[in-house]
Amino acid sequence: GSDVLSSLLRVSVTDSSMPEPGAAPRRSPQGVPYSDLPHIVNADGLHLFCRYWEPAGQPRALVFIAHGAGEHCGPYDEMAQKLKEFSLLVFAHDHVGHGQSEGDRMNIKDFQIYIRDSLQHIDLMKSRHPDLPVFIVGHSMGGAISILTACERPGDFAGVVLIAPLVQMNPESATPFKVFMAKLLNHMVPSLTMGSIESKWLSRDKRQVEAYDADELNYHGGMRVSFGMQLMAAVERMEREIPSISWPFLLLHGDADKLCDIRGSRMMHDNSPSTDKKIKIYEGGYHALHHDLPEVAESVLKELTTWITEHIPATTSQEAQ
Ligand SMILES: O=C1CC[C@@H](CCC(=O)N2CCC(COc3ccc(F)cc3Cl)CC2)N1
Repeated sequence: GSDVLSSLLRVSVTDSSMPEPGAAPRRSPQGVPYSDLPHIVNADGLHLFCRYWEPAGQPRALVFIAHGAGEHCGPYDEMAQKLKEFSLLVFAHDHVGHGQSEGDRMNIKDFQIYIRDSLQHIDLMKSRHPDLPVFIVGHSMGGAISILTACERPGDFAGVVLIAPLVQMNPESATPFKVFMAKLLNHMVPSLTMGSIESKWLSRDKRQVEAYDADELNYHGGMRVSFGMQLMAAVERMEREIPSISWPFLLLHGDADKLCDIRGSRMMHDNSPSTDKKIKIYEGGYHALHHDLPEVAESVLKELTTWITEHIPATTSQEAQ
């Protein structure tokens, strides 16, 4: 009858790529329509805010930056500008639940979502620049994302730079009793919040600590038990993966880091079979080394730009010349 025909017509008329006429545009947590922001849509339909730093000339390599828990990719602008000067094409996004991306604030159903989304963005950029080598730079939880992303594609990355990566739990905060309690609480009240990240341990440069505290794109609330459980699961996964890590990596860690224990970086450096690995310890360095005292931040930028540019394979055309 006519109702079947009209319903068919309705189906054929609505085009999935155009938003339904009545539908409101998807907006960032700050209220900005995603149509006005660079973004990708992840496999769960969540919009992730993206940043791109494109060099003027032909890029020599792609660099993906993975930020840490409770922050976003904005604070990596200075690092990305430096990499851009070396003709590197830098890209990043705010992980689910962070900054200008959608998702429950600093929470995740499964740590794998961060890795899946990173691979989606990396694959998108590789499709645009198929011949370029790819590097990842990760800080803290972003270091764990970087490690597990590289483990999923062991041959795909020319190198991974890890700035104070989360590799192992901090022994003070992860005593067997606390881990037991966290697991117990996770079953009963997973949304219960534990302590929040103490910003004073981020950097010895108080201007950087003040900037972190003042940045409304950072999450300053308490850490949910469920989020802590996902971090623990990621730590356990890395422990299993480290004996098979063979890709090139550079580790930078401060030995006064109270948020991610330096023992994790030492363990990764000592136990991975990779033949191309380097660790540089910053005496007295706090957690966010790239935002620590000016001379440390400067050294970190120099170390990582030098290591990355030295790890760009010579292209066959160069060898032919
Ligand atoms: O510049 C900047 C701004 C933000 C900061 C990055 C912070 C970051 O990513 N961290 C530090 C805290 C760390 C806590 O870890 C846990 C907590 C509970 C738990 F149950 C299991 C774990 Cl493993 C996770 C990694 N750097």
